Amino acid sequence: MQISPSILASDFANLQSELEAIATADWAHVDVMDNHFVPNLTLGLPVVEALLKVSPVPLDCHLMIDDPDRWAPGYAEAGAGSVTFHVEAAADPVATARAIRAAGARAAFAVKPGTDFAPYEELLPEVDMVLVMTVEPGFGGQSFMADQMPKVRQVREAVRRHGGEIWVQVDGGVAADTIEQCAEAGADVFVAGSAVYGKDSVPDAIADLRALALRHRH
Ligand SMILES: O=C(CO)[C@@H](O)[C@H](O)COP(=O)(O)O
Ligand SMILES: [Co+2]
Repeated sequence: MQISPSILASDFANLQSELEAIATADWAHVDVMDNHFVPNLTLGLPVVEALLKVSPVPLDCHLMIDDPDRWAPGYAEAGAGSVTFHVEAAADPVATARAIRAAGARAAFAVKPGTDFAPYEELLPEVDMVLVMTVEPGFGGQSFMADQMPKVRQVREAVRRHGGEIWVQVDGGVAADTIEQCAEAGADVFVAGSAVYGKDSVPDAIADLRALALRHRH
């Protein structure tokens, strides 16, 4: 059960101290948006390279960008611990996942709320994690979509059948009142932006979320 706070909800003018604040988390989730795949623009490789120099935890890069086949391997080469691309944007997801792994990072693919998982089950041998979006990608602070829980269950079952250690991540609206249903459905990596950085004590928020998830260890 791992917690990956999204720095999208942090103070972008103080990213170094915002990363230091989540030293007790497992990952720092970095939302890369290109204003094409999603209608929002955040940061790209140069900023990720700067974050890598100061982050106390490995970076979990979530690429909400067009043409991840071209750009995703660069994040792995830079030193990100995990690189997630969207299947909706990838022309050759197998080659992209292999390039990420060849560069030494964990590879993952993400599915938007309206995207079925079944056509992508065959990608499981190529990845280390599947991200089930629980909001429409593009913005932090949105409402959790409980209707994605059947998909989380479906991914967990497929991962079980497949074998090996493939993590199931949820991202979007994950908070104290929603994390337990995610964990119960089979998620084991939890992205949380506002539910971590929006709290008075960031370390307490991380510990509280972890404790809630651990009630449903599978
Ligand atoms: O990828 C995204 C949004 O597209 C997420 O990583 C959000 O940044 C999560 O923020 P909260 O919903 O937890 O506030
Ligand atoms: Co994200």
